[in-house]
Amino acid sequence: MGAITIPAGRPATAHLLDGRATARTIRAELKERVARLASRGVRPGLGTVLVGSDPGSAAYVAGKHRDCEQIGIRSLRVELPESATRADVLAAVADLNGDPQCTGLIVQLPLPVGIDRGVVLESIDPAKDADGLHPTNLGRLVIGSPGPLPCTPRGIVELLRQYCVPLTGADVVIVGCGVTVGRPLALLLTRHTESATVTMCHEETRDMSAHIRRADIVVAAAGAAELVRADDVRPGAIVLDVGITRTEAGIVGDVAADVAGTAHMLAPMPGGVGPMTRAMLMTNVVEAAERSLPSC
Ligand SMILES: Nc1nc2c(c(=O)[nH]1)N[C@@H](CN(C=O)c1ccc(C(=O)N[C@@H](CCC(=O)O)C(=O)O)cc1)CN2
Repeated sequence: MGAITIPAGRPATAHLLDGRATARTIRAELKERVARLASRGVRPGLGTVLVGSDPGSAAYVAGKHRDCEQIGIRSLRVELPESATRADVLAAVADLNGDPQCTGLIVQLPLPVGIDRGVVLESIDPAKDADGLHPTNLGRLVIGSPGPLPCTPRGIVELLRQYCVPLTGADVVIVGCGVTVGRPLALLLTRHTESATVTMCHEETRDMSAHIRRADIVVAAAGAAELVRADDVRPGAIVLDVGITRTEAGIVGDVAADVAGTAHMLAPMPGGVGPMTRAMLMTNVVEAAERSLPSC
């Protein structure tokens, strides 16, 4: 794909990629699928493990359980104190792995300093991995086998599809190489079904602005407040803000406000990718329950 054509009369403010509305539609569909599962005697259940008292993480986990309640998914919540050891976390995961009422589970990230994220993610039963972050499922993504997909990357791709954004051959620049967003997103976008051309930028990238400026699509997921500015973005580009920085004044994304005057489409923070992350978690849980049926 060449540069995205800028329609005549492009508004001074970018079109909204509305994650809240899209997620609402997805939740309504999932509710019907859960009702169909119930008629076949299956009730999906999401287990969450929250370690410590980070208010952001607590809010995200609470949101996940609100979604479960609305859709009809059973909720199993485990909360451990900041002082929990690696053994405590592994024991909580083992309990959920062995609980037949728990059909999907997640460990909320980040974990407190000193608890090895990799060890904890590997301890999740890959068949119950609702986040798609177990190495087996990330490996499946690499080799193109079916499996749960990481929620934020899947949410980004679904949001772009919803707004008919062409991905084949599109130049996508991902800012940030984290495990939950940047790295798996590059894998998703380079599948044959998406076929985008992906550049990943990080702290050591030379002249990041030059990379961003030639992108058709920019995904800002570095967790660095207002890192991407209007001058960095090609007029007509599509920009998705994924980063969240908490300040005394409130939450700030990775994309500065002035980008709305340059981009053709913008997934804002809040209201863009975040709600899609939650919707994709629910989708992963429902899909896993559907896969457990003999013929579905
Ligand atoms: N085990 C996981 N941990 C984390 C993940 C993940 O996918 N799995 N992603 C993030 C946190 N996260 C979900 O867990 C998440 C982040 C943000 C949102 C969201 O809806 N954000 C709002 C605004 C933010 C706010 O009000 O605080 C929005 O963008 O509209 C949902 C889920 C890291 N950890």
